[in-house]
Amino acid sequence: MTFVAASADVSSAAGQFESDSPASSAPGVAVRARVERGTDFALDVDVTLAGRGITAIFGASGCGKTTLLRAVAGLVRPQPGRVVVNGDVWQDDAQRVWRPTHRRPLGVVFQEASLFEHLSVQRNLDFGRRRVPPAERRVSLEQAIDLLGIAALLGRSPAGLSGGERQRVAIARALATSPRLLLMDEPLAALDAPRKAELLPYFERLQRELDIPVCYVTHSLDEVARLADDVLLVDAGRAVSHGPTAELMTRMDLSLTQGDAASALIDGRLEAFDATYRLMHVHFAGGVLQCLQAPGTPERALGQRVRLRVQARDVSLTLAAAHDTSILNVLPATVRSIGDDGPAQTLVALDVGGSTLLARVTRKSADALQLKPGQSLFAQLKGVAVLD
Ligand SMILES: Nc1ncnc2c1ncn2[C@@H]1O[C@H](COP(=O)(O)OP(=O)(O)OP(=O)(O)O)[C@@H](O)[C@H]1O
Repeated sequence: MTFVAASADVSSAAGQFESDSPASSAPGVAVRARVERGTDFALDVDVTLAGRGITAIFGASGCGKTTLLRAVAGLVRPQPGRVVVNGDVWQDDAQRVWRPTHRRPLGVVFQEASLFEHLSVQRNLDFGRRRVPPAERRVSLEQAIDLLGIAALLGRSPAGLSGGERQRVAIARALATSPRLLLMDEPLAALDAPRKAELLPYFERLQRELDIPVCYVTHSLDEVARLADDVLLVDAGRAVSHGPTAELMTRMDLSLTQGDAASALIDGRLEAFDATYRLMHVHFAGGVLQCLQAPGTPERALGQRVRLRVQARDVSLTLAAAHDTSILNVLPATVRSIGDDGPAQTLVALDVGGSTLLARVTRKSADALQLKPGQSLFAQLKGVAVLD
């Protein structure tokens, strides 16, 4: 659900008290919020998210992700509630502080880009920016236009833009207000796969070049893997777990390992490039992985950080390392734990030099190999995807 048209929610609360916000020195996005929705649902969280980078807010439909964003934005009023963004207090009942949405320096991007249809792209950008006093402008209009690659669209009317272009304009408009926090509610959900792929690099660039924390609601594990530094898992209105993406994605007790897309993330550095076979040699704590350099992607500098994703279904296990195999990546590993994965399969968590990999193997194979925690074996990686 997107969170447009929220004014009715806050009207009952607005005006009770509004105060200038005191500062608090703690970094991070601290949210303590209880919000009741009808008779059946209550959001009840108390978390401090990272004050930088992208935090994915992930959970099943109806678990309260959008309600959480709305609470942070002040579009609903948590009672009790406390929202502090990198030291800036937006709500604190204990101190009688409540800043209405229009006084919170935040940018919001919805699933459907809600642009002003009667204004050109340029005027859409100007509109948001005018609200920000010059002294508080930290992102220039030129920077926002350049980051989202929309210079050629400025004279156009939103009605003539593609879905991906509209979303880029919406993000640039949000950035042009120099937000201290960006809230994104499934910003790619309305786009088809090629358009999603087109937009992802813009999110990455935005993260690299601007230091604005992002709360990013998504259902997509692919987006979590690709974009998120941290994940907040929400279930039935509660924060179930919160931490670095690579860690949570391999936790067998959490929902991120369920389903076909279960995978592990590995952070490494480009150690060498084999131009003959177009293979990157990526060094990480567990050894060196050889990964194909995708056609059309720019060459990377040696030493550059590379994030890799290895799907559990692409990892097989063997007790002895085979050398006469077409599989390039065979790594020594230790079984950490073995979990159920439906009636016929198991999910095996492996320690590879301190990094965790997941392998999905049939129960029959697990029995044949007599898999057990602590066992040494070899992981064969059939596919390794380079994420950034
Ligand atoms: N205005 C409202 N009045 C009553 N109930 C609401 C209202 N808005 C949301 N809810 C309920 O609150 C719960 C949480 O909704 P929310 O939109 O936050 O979930 P979500 O995790 O974002 O879901 P989705 O992934 O489907 O968008 C749901 O059960 C929803 O039906």
